[in-house]
Amino acid sequence: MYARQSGQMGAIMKQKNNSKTGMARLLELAATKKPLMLGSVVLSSLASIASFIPYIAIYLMVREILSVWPRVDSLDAAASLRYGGMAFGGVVLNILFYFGALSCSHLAAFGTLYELKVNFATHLAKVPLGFHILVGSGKLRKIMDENIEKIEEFIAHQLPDIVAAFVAPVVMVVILLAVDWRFGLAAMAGVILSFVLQASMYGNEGAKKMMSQYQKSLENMNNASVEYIRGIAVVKAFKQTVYSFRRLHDTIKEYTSMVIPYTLSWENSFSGFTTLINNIYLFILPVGILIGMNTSDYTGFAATMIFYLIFVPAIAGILMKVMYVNSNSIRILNGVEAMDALLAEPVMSQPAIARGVDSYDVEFQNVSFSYDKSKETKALNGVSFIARQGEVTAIVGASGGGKSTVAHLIPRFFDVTDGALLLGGVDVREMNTSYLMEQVSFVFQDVFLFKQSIRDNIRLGNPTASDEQIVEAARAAQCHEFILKLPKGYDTVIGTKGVNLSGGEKQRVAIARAIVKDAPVIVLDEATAFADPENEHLIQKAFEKLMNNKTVVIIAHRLSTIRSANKIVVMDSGKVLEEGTHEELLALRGKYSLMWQTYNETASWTMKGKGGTVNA
Ligand SMILES: Nc1ncnc2c1ncn2[C@@H]1O[C@H](COP(=O)(O)OP(=O)(O)OP(=O)(O)O)[C@@H](O)[C@H]1O
Repeated sequence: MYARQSGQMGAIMKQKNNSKTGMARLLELAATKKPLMLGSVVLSSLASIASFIPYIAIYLMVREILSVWPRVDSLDAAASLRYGGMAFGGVVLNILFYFGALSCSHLAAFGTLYELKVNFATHLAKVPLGFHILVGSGKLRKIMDENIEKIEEFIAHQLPDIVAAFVAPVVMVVILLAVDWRFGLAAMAGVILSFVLQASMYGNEGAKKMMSQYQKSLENMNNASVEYIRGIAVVKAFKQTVYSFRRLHDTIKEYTSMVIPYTLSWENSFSGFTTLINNIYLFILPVGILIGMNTSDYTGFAATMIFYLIFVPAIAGILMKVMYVNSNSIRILNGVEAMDALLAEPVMSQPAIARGVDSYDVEFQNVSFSYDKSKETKALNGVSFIARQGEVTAIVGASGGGKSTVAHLIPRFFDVTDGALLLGGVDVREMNTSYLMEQVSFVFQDVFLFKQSIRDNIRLGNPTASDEQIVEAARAAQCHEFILKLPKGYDTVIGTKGVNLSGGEKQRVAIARAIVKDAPVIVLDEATAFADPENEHLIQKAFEKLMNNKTVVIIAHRLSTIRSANKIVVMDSGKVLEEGTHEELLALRGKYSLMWQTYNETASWTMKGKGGTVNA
């Protein structure tokens, strides 16, 4: 079972690398569930054929009536019943076959959807973690939910309709020509003309390009309105209504300037197409007049004429279906392209022979890194320093200096562009990702807590941790007290259905999670930024326990918290400017000493008010 599934997944993965586009790609995705799809195709074809049976039955019935006209009472009751039964049977068969076709296609669609989602999630787990930071969960969710859902829609609904869209015209042509080839040819002229119009609507590259531009401008407008509504509080607070409305306004304008020519571009061909397919009987009327004037068999002529007058309007429904299949496929293909682009995202390389370590110094060796490889700008430029095991190494520096980037490189969220990052003397690229993750605990600026109980959120750090260990870690992270005050203590669920925690509380839960993990390397990015001075002191104490014989890298803004660090690395514009202990750096009288001076001035800053002074 697993082998089959992974084989199919492999097939999907291989397919994405082919530059196949369009319908071929969609059919490839559907082909992963071949037997079901085949069942759907056969049943849909049968449904399509069955849909014509009532027309034949009506034709035969009309002929029967006309043959005895005007003595209707001598009508053959058994034949009438037979034709009625035939029409009814056709309808029932059509429903049954179509139901069967949809059932097969839905089963195939759900199976494919499942595999695609698993495949997508597996792939996302293999891309560098930094990719998630850069792309954002919102976009990934959109692709995972909306675009993959579109594929489900295609396989479940469109595919049976596509089959019907191909089979129905063929059967239609056969019937049109079989009953009376002269009427048939006249009706065909109308059908062919409408096909030519449709091909000119959807076939040309200009229309396809315009359609995808239209989709893009619609997406831009939707994104801008979501952003506008989300940021409305900030916008109002800063009285930026006009300014921020401009972006939304611009996207609406762009959409309007797109949608009008887009709509107009369809105007002639679409109205021509619908007028044509709804009036195909106009093609058969002149032929009918000509045949009628020259025939002696009026009964046969009347029956045939009536049949075509009933049958030909049904062509409109069939051709409309073909058209919607075309337009929906273009919409769905945009979703497939977005999904394929993500599946083409390179995965993180894994070593052929994975190495482990038994010491935990973190060493940056002439590391350079760019977020955007196509641009010259480097977030880190030739960074070298060692964070020793058993020591606290603090990274400080100006905003945008590269501190967070250093923090993200240690657990290999991104790979270095140049140079090397070593853990215990081994390049992190020579370790399995899961092994590296076991060696590093991190608490970053954006703390993410799952909508689960606090206990489960802490246990995420170490699934085997006992309840006692969790409480111990929470005590050390100074969150035990506030957790006990929550409605269900450690079992309180976080999020919309439970309680909402403050930024500082969330961060302390994340620290408890890091404590319970007990990894040899700890990376803390602004870990105490949300804490008040009293808690900051307590958290510092908790860290002292946590840091015992570990390699600790702290990214800090508040110099007071890292004064006692064993080493302070000062960064600016992606480079290391200075490094040393607090005292050594002060003696250097360089950047750090200036920062320290500014920090002290700020700390002793007083605000003179009317009623006296307030110490900051
Ligand atoms: N996701 C990103 N995409 C592109 N460039 C980025 C990204 N994140 C950071 N940068 C750039 O990399 C450089 C270093 O940023 P980084 O966040 O590492 O600095 P920092 O010292 O942590 O700043 P701060 O103290 O303000 O958080 C900056 O020039 C920044 O603009």
